[in-house]
Amino acid sequence: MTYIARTIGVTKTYAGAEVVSNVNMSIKQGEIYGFLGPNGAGKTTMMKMLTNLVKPTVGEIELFGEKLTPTSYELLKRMGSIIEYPFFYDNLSAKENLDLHCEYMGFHNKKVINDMMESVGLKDTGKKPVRDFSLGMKQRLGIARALITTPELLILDEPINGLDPVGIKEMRDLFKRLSSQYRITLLISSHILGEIEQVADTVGVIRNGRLVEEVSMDSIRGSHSEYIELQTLDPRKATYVMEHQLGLKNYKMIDDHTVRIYDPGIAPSELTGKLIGHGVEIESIFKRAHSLEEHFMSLMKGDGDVA
Ligand SMILES: Nc1ncnc2c1ncn2[C@@H]1O[C@H](COP(=O)(O)OP(=O)(O)OP(=O)(O)O)[C@@H](O)[C@H]1O
Repeated sequence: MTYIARTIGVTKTYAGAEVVSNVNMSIKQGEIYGFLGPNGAGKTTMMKMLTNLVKPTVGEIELFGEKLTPTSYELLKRMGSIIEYPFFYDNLSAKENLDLHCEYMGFHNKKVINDMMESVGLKDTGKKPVRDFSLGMKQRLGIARALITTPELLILDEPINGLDPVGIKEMRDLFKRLSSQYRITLLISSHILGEIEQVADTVGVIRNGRLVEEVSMDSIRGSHSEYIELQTLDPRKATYVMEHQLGLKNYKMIDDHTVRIYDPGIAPSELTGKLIGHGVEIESIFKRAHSLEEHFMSLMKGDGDVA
């Protein structure tokens, strides 16, 4: 597995208080990594450590397979980031802002500016000053600026914050395009599951400074499918019938009255028929989906199964 960025036991302490605790994050080359957590969980602090703006108190960071040190300028050149709100010259156009940035960075391939404006959908903004841009346009201009040096890894802190639904959709499409067309690895933070869920290949959930889960969206979709929830006064008899009459093995006793059946091939009506036929009294039976939302919300709030 090729990791573009890894953190190894990273902890950050401010005035004796741990705001990030022993975080092991692994970001794979080419993926969109969604970094999910409530406000104050430690997302920005982690991103600042990954970009060398803040030094970990304990632990190590690896970028592109090499250890990050205070003088890793070559490694930092291979990444782009927007961590704090991007500053622009409000009276100048998008292109003029990008021109200035190139000069400031000593980057002379200005041809790339038009390409980048096109890739973020700002090609037709002409002389319009940035002052008259929507928040979404400013965010996309920030991304264009971060892309000018053609980074391999792009780190964006809450890029969707404050955008309207159209802006959110444009941003989501942009992330997908950057990933598929330009093969850029993206690390995107958010406190809103819906934003992350739709774009991320891997999700890392942080709460109170701890990474409580890091999982691929594919695997989590597979493991959080539908189940049947059965309530009965006689769960022992019910599970006996389930096992011996229907061959069901993938079930779980939730409490004295409740059984959850995860076997995919059984319909509630079939199960009901068999149970009643064998004298099992059913209080209720229904099909449920343990949604991704329930799963992640319980992790973020801290009432889930924490790793
Ligand atoms: N320079 C600092 N000095 C002291 N405490 C800090 C500093 N920077 C961050 N913190 C604290 O660290 C904790 C994590 O903050 P951080 O900004 O990383 O969280 P976050 O997940 O990005 O949340 P948000 O989305 O609200 O920015 C917070 O309690 C914050 O007050």
